[in-house]
Order: sequence, then C-alpha cells, then structure tokens
Amino acid sequence: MERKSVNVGLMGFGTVGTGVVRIVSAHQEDLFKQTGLRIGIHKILVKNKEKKRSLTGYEQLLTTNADEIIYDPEIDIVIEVMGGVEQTKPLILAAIQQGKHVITANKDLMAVYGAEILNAAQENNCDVFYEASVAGGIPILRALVESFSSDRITKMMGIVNGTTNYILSKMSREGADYHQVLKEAQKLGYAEADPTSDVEGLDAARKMAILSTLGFRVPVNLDEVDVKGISHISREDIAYGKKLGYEIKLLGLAQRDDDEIEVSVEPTLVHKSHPLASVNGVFNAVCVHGEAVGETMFYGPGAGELPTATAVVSDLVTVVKNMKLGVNGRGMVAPYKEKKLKTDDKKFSKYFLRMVVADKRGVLAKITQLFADNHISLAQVIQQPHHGGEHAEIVLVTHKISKRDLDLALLYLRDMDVTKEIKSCFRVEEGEEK
Ligand SMILES: NC(=O)C1=CN([C@@H]2O[C@H](COP(=O)(O)OP(=O)(O)OC[C@H]3O[C@@H](n4cnc5c(N)ncnc54)[C@H](OP(=O)(O)O)[C@@H]3O)[C@@H](O)[C@H]2O)C=CC1
Ligand SMILES: N[C@@H](CC=O)C(=O)O
Ligand code: NA
Repeated sequence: MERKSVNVGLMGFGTVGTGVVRIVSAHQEDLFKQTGLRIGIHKILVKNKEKKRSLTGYEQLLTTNADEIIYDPEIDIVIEVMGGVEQTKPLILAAIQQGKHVITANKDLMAVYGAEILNAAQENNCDVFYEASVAGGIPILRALVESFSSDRITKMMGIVNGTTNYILSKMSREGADYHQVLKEAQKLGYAEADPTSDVEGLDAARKMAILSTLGFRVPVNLDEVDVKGISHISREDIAYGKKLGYEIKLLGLAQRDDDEIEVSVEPTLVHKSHPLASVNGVFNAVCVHGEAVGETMFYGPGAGELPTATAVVSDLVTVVKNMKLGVNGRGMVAPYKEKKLKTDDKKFSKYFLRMVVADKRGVLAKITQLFADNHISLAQVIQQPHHGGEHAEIVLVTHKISKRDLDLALLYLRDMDVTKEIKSCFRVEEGEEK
C-alpha cells in the first residue's frame, strides 16, 4: 500500500524544537503539496515533562525515554534539537541503526563526529542533514553542496557567531567596555550563562570546520582550525580601528590556494567598505568565493526559534522527498580531496599591531628597522604619547606579510629593551576601495 504520511520523533522541545513544531503545524498544507506526504510529530523527547512550555497542546506526545523514539517502528525520521555531544551521539547512531533518517542542528556534534555519523548513515541508507548547525536560518550548507557543485570554492569568510557579533557591534557603536556589554548580552538572553564557547571562538570554529569540509570537499578536523576569541579586545582597539577605517569582527576564514587550505577564527579588522563590516547585532553573514562564480554573500539570522527551525524543516522536506523517490542515503558526497594544510609561511594577510614603547629618540626607527629585517613593510603608522608621557603608543598596519614573518617579528619585538607591552595584534581584511 502506498504510504500517505511520515512520522517524526522530535528530540528536544526547547527554543528550536518549539519552532519546528510551530512550522510543521502552521505550514502543513504547503509541506504536503511539496512532498505528497502528511508530516506528523509522533513523539517528543524532553528532560522534564512537568516543565511549563510556551507551546501547549502537545503534552500527550512528551516522553523522557529516548528508546520510545529510537525503537518505535512507526517513526521514520528523528529530529535532534536537544544539544550536547555525549548525550546525543549514541542516540543518533542508534536511530540510524534502526534505519531512521536524522536531522540535527547540533554543530558541537557534527564538527567532531560528523564523519562517523555520515558513514553510519550511508551504510544504513539513511539521510543525515544539518543545515541549522551553521548560521541558523541562512541556507548555506545546501548551497555549498548543491548550488556550488559545478564550481571550485576558493574562500569562505564570514561572521558565524551572533553572540560575539552583538557584543562587538555594541562596543563599536557605544564605545562600551567588553565586560559591560557581555553582561547586557547575558541579561537579554543572547549570551549564555557560560559564554566561553562563543566568546573564545570555539562555536565559530566548529561552524568553520563544517563549512570548510563541505566547501572544499576535504575532511577538516576541529583541531585544525586556528582559534582566537574576543575576550581580550579593548575599547582602545576598537577606537584605533575606527580611526584607520575599520570595524573589528570575529571572522571565520577558510581559504584555499594551490590546493592547500587554512581555516581560522580570529578577531579581524574589516575595512568599512567591505560588506561584512556592516553586518551588525546578532546577524550572521558568509561570503563565498568560487573560481567561476566570483564573489557571493549569504546574510541572515544565525539563530532564534523560527529562523533556525526553518532550516530544520527544510531538511525535513528534503528527507521526505527522498523517501518518496526511494533515494535516501545517496545524496551525500563524502569529502574526496586530499587534505593539505598550509604552513605559516604560506598564510598571508595584512596585520594591525598596537604596542607601548619607551618614548625615546630613535625608538620608532629601531622598530621599523626590525620590521624591515623581517620582510615586513608598513602601510600605516600612528604614534601617540601614552599615559604620563614616558611611553608612547605605536599603532601600525602592515602590508600583506606571511604569518611566519609576523610571529618572528613579534618574538624579536617582545625581546627589545624599549618594548613595554604588545597590546594587540589582529588580522586586517581590506574592502572594495583598497
Ligand atoms: N537556539 C538557537 O537559536 C540555535 C540552536 N542550535 C542548536 O540547536 C540545538 C538545540 O538548541 P536550543 O533549542 O536552543 O536548546 P534548548 O536548551 O532551548 O532546548 C533543549 C531541549 O532538549 C531537551 N533536552 C536536553 N537534554 C536532554 C536530555 N538529556 N534528555 C531529554 N531531553 C533533553 C530539553 O528538555 P526540557 O525542555 O525538558 O528541559 C529541551 O526541550 C543545540 O544543538 C543548539 O546548538 C543551532 C542554531 C541556533
Ligand atoms: N551561540 C550561537 C547560537 C547559534 O549557533 C551564536 O551566538 O551564534
Ligand atoms: Na544554516
């Protein structure tokens, strides 16, 4: 008998899970027209059945026992939106073993165990999709895999963490201090009680590992992403950046040159003429450069109940269409290119440097000579008296140099008797005007 409906087991009924139920219920007819099957939420896994929920009418579907979803033969698809790695990995693998298709929003899980989960899915003819895991509601993963399938991507660069973008935007707009803005972000519910993974760049690094694996068709591990966070950024850095024409953003960068790749997340001075400089608040944006297509940009909400749920439900539509066609588990292309990571002498960028030095005759000359000796030429230099006048603050922007030359120069600079402190060092990304 031809099937008329599919059943979903939802694991998690928090922010994203609630959005999924709202969209599946509100868009029922559209989803039916697109897939030819009725989609029903069959069971919902939660931690606490007694908890007061913003969406009512689903109480009879709640369970605290994951086995009631995994081993229910009537459930075809599992949507995992409960979060965590250790608690979700065994559940997802068990669901796949039972022949269930999986949709997840979990970047923490997919950045580390993505390959293992995708292999298990392929062996069991199951689909696994995870569009919501990177840049929430922005359709970026399917774009990389399908819409760019005819091209070769050379660069993906973007703002993939909303919390840090909110903090940096507010620091820039109001001249406010990092700790003060972080507290406000926590009060508003943007930043979590423990904001470490956002502010230290780990959340963005997980997303860049997923993006670069799909975009470059190379298996990129989380520990291959160079990560720096935003917790050390000061008002002074932002003010100097502005004076020179830049905004500071936590940028994820994945770049390929001659088949060698680099992937990083770090605070970067982005020139005001670059479109990423005007991405503010909790919004995300990813620029993707393809050899044939040139520059493209994807912009939108990186988190939130309904934006994130749209990505989950779009994955659901794809799974259901695949079920109708009987092609589940065949749409995924595993990374097939050999991984070659760039060494630091092949990573090139402009850099911004701020330091405090002794305010003595010949100091600036000494410093510029040190840079010249390390193959570094300077694009801009500002010198200002530092508190009390005994010291001077030097702010400079280099031309494009290798990371290796930068690190060597920093090493020598730290050793110089005239150097009091190297306050900050950031990558610089130019815009269209330069
Ligand atoms: N929030 C967002 O905007 C975005 C979230 N994501 C990802 O989506 C996932 C879900 O996030 P979010 O909705 O914000 O999370 P929430 O904390 O709002 O919801 C988590 C849900 O999972 C349930 N849950 C958690 N642990 C268990 C457990 N051990 N057993 C049973 N149920 C459990 C909770 O139950 P109970 O309700 O009873 O506490 C809750 O319903 C995460 O992986 C997150 O990284 C991705 C993009 C954006
Ligand atoms: N903590 C994340 C939420 C979405 O992944 C962010 O701030 O972007
Ligand atoms: Na997305």
